[in-house]
Amino acid sequence: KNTSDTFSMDDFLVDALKGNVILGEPRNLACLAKTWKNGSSSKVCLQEINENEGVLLTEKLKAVDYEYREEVHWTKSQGLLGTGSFGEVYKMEDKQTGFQCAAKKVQVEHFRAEELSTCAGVTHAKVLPLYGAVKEGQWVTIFMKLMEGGSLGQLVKKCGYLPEDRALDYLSQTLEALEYLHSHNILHGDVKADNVLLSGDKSHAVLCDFGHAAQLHPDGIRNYLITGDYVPGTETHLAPEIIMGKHCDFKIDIWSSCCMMLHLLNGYHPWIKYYNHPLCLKIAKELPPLREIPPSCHPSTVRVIISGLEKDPTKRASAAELKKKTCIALKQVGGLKSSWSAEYREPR
Ligand SMILES: CN1C=C[C@@](O)(C#Cc2ccnc(-n3nc(C(N)=O)c4cc(F)ccc43)c2)C1=O
Repeated sequence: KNTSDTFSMDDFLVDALKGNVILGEPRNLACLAKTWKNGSSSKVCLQEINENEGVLLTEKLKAVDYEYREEVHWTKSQGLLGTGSFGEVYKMEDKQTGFQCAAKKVQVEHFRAEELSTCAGVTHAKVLPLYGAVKEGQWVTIFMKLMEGGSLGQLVKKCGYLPEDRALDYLSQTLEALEYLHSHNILHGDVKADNVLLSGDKSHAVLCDFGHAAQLHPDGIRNYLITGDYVPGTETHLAPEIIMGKHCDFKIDIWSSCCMMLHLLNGYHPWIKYYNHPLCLKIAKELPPLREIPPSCHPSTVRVIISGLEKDPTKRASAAELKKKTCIALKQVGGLKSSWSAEYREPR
């Protein structure tokens, strides 16, 4: 089990955690989560079906006698909120405390420990807070803060497309999250409107869904994402270097953020209006989709998108640089002025 002859503290701790749900620290959860994927042997023995273990990170979710089971200690009777990468997201309620939050259910065989190890212990105003995770039989349930405003993807669908100032403001908040994650060597891997969640009044945005995240080596040498169990993000938002199987780094999130910007401004994803599937061949071969920038955009908004859609990742702006340009563009267009009462805008 443990290659080195000395037991690391983590191994010892994981042994203590197996079969129990406790109130603990992010580190405890990250260690335990690593045993969930490879622990799932193809045949499911009786013991595994009933197994219940995990770590809750807030006292608002209360395990009882080291257990936290669906319908027994918590219930998802509050309905489906959306579907994330490999999972459905529900509104849930703790039966003992009445506390409500969101819960994403993922089948063990689709679970990646990185979804928890990358965001556990991350505390930032623009990143969705993690409240814990439990494994119950063949399911992993991940608890997180409830965002009453739903996702940016749902908002664009409802509005058609967003006014330029709103789109710039959401891009700026997304880049703030990426600046933080990248400075902690975390690559998000699936930046898109569906993975940006909103506060009730739609003024605050947080980045979510670490199902495609990766902890990159700071030296950047060994970062080839087309290896092992890496699952690429959304095709229309994939950076050319991923498709070409080249060295990948944080810049892939920047490319995706500007694909999201085009989606917010137009009401549809880039590439799909002009190309058929498989899109990835076009993304690798064609020029960046700059012709999809609405002609009505302010020149400084155009400059933001051009800087983020550079095909050469070394020339592409970093999260900090692009955030600065985005804030300048937002000032140039007169700041955040559009109201929400605006009527539906037919996608361009
Ligand atoms: C911290 N953490 C833990 C799990 C995580 O990887 C995720 C996720 C995810 C994916 C897709 N969608 C939602 N999603 N969440 C909510 C919510 N919290 O209210 C939500 C609400 C919707 F209306 C639609 C989708 C939603 C959440 C992650 O980031």
